[in-house]
Amino acid sequence: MNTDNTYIQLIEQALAFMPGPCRIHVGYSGGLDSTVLLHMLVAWQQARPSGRGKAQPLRAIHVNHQLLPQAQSWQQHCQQVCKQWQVELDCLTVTVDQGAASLEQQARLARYHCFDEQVGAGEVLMLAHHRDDQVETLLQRLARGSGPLGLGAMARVSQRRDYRVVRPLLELDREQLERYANHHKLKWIEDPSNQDDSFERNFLRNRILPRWRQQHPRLNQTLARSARLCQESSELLAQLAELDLGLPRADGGLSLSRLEPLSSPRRNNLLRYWLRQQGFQPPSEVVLGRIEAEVMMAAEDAQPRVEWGSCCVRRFQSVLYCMDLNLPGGEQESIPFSIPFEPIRLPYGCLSGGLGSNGQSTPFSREVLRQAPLCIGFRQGGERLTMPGRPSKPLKDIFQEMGVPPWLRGIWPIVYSGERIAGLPGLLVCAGFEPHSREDGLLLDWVRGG
Ligand SMILES: Nc1ncnc2c1ncn2[C@@H]1O[C@H](COP(=O)(O)OP(=O)(O)OP(=O)(O)O)[C@@H](O)[C@H]1O
Repeated sequence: MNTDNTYIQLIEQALAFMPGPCRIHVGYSGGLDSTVLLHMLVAWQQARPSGRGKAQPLRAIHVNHQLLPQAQSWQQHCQQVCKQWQVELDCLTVTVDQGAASLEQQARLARYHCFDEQVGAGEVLMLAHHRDDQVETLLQRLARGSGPLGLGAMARVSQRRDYRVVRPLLELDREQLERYANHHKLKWIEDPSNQDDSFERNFLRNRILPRWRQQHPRLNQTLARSARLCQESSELLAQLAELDLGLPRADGGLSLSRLEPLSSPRRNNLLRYWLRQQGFQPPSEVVLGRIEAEVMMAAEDAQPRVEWGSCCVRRFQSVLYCMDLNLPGGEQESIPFSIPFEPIRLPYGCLSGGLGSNGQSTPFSREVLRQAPLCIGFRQGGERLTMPGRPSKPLKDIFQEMGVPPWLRGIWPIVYSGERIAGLPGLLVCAGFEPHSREDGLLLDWVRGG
């Protein structure tokens, strides 16, 4: 398969961040953009017989949303193309909630859910977004009043969960992709919903942008530059927030002492950053104002809370906490079961083994933990713990002494090794479970936004 060297370089550049070979998955809808991307990747692999690409084969993923009668024939088209190009293909069928407000958004969620399940840790997912997509995203976000983070639109390389999303075509216009496809006589499917101007993106693409480009031929380049500048600004804002946040607290809280000395914009920046770090949707300006007026300024003994969507910010003493009310423990404030140890998502983070999210946690002994089945339980009442070199104490008193907010006490995971309590992740390790050496240490810790 022959292709221009410029396109091979485009793929090389997009993967320059990778230290070595890694499996590459491609989101392949069968449309023009992803057909071009897949074709370029196959050509790139062939041009680099001993390079990164060859070491790990390509794998295309086609998500069948079952939304249109043509869905099955699109899937067959993808199967034929991949057979011809000798690319491994997996077709995954999803059921999109058709009663939902935005079908487009539901289809996207279902698609990303598939990708999350299919792409392994440290691997790469390639998507075929191009410069026209970037411009449309920027304009849609502008219309929603987004700040620099949203206006940064899509990055060429971004992190999603434990894998990277790479968009090698982001610097190319749709017109260039069409020329490429025609030159190589590629076949692709046309989605009739792209003509439906009731979708905002199609309205911009079909009605607004073509006319605007007549007046402003470099519109794509200039708007894409604005997106890149916004990406830079939001990167700087994140760095500033990281400095302002300091060492993260084990319980995910944000001390008022970190917020109070800051100017109002800097305080808002820190609040947004802190919430994003924990996987929460950014609050609107109005909600931020309410957090400041109702939660931060409340009296010491008040129990203020501000909610938006399923998120809730509360305060205990002089620390702010954020929770997801939809997750177990988010509303009922206790979890009445014990579960085998595995990563679990709780309202204020995801408990995970071996990954330290902050430097304050105390490690457990791997060797001792291996001696009995590990399990996570939640407070039922009456538990006692023995910390190294101290007499045993009721768990209730320990929570109080350590300043754990009352609503977190019923949902703070307790690590059980058989019948014995080994410790409280992020807070303490019990006597007999301390590691003998650095290598023996295992962090059971909170991963924010996991
Ligand atoms: N049905 C599909 N199966 C596999 N990959 C897909 C599918 N639809 C889209 N993709 C991948 O996602 C990329 C973006 O597609 P599209 O522009 O339709 O997405 P979108 O709905 O705007 O959502 P987002 O931009 O958030 O991905 C495509 O270029 C392709 O790589």
